[in-house]
Amino acid sequence: MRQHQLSISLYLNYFIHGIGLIILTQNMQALGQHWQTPLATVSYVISGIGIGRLLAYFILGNLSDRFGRKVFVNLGMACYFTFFVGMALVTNIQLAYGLAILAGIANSALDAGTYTTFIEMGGRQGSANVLLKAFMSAGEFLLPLLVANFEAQRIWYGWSFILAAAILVVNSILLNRQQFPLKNQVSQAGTGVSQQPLKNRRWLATVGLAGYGYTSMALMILYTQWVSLFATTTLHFSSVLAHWLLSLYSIGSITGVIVIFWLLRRGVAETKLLLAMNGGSLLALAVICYSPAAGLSMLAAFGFGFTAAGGVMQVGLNLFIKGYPHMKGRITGIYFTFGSIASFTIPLVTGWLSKQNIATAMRFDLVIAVSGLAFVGLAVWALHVPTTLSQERQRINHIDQQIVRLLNQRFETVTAIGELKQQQQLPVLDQQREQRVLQQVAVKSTQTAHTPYLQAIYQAIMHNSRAYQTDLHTNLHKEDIDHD
Ligand SMILES: O=C(O)C(=O)C[C@]1(C(=O)O)C=C[C@@H](O)C=C1
Repeated sequence: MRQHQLSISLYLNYFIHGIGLIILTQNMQALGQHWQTPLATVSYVISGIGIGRLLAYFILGNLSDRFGRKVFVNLGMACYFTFFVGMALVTNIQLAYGLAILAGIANSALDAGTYTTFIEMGGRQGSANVLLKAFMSAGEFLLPLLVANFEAQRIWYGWSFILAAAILVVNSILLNRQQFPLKNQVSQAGTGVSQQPLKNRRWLATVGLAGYGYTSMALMILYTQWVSLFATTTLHFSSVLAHWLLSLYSIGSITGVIVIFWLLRRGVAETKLLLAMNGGSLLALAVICYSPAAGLSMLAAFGFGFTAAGGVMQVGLNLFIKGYPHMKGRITGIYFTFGSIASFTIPLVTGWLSKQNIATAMRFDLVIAVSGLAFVGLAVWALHVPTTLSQERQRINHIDQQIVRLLNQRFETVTAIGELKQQQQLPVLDQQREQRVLQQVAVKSTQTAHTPYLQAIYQAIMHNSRAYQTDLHTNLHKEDIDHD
């Protein structure tokens, strides 16, 4: 129940983040008038958001591993609050640029605190990260309606900013009543044994997933930037049809989020999803880039939104984080830094390509789709651990060897404690201590799904410790009697 409430607050933040992503572009004209500057200057201010992200992602990701997730979710909310209130009021361009950078920092801080928290909630909560995308889309969908409404009724544009800030204040109160899951620690034994075969190919998986951080973002940005123009100039579609290519992409994206969320909940492997979705988006994109038939293009636009913008980027991040459970924040930072580099470079590269013609710019997305598929393929291959029965049993043998050695050590300590208890005439059973041991097991467990089983094992261990201490006691007692 508690986790449920925390999830709702985290989602609500991403609804506001969706608003934050487009609030400047949606109010460009009003801001230009207010600042008495041309639109180009407003656009320059907007670029500050990207700079903020590039500056902050890596640093904040690392820090969140150190100081915990809650701090960074709060930092993200505080930065966004300042951005919204500040932007509604400032008239100075330099200040506005500073506030835009702050919005980029807010984005990075929220991501560093939230994606990691959902993974740390354990179970299938990784799928929750995909839902974040739906909340962003909801914000992006509702804000334009709100802005249009304010405009029609001649209401001050700043109210949309103030409204977002007000929701943040309420959400901050709700969120800070909740407890965050503990930052996961990975035990030495855990990493040493279970990921041995993975280690050698690990860096290849890392290259693949970091590369995918770039291509997954680039794929979407390029499409949304060029598709309408490409459809009218190259395919000679009407402008209404051209806009449908974008709208169907959005509808496909939202449908994709729901379907991917459901598939992950049902336990479908992230690796399979990534391969299927990226294969699908390459196919859909090829149809859009080369088919002259409008009906087919519309279908493909939906399919492209579904496969490329339905939360696969988040699935890639989940997989990446799971490979490095002890540095979730850092990995989130790296992944999104690559995404930010894509947002920054794709408009530049495609702008340059469009000088040749628009089709070249648009079809460059095929190169990105192929690279994305290659990156995903590389990561999936590198993460794949061959699983034959005998190999897996060998791993178990190896793990058991270490467990038995550690259990011997534990029993030696239990013996010492048993002797001390006897000297101090204390009972063998210490229920409070056992509760604490079980709590520790839950804290140390890196996978919530395993926790109740690990606790059951510990109950059995402690049951046997007691039996051992009791036997020890009776034996010593017998020895004493024999001695007399
Ligand atoms: O800590 C103790 O008092 C112990 O004897 C050890 C131990 C254990 O195995 O962890 C065993 C029995 C007690 O009931 C509690 C804990």
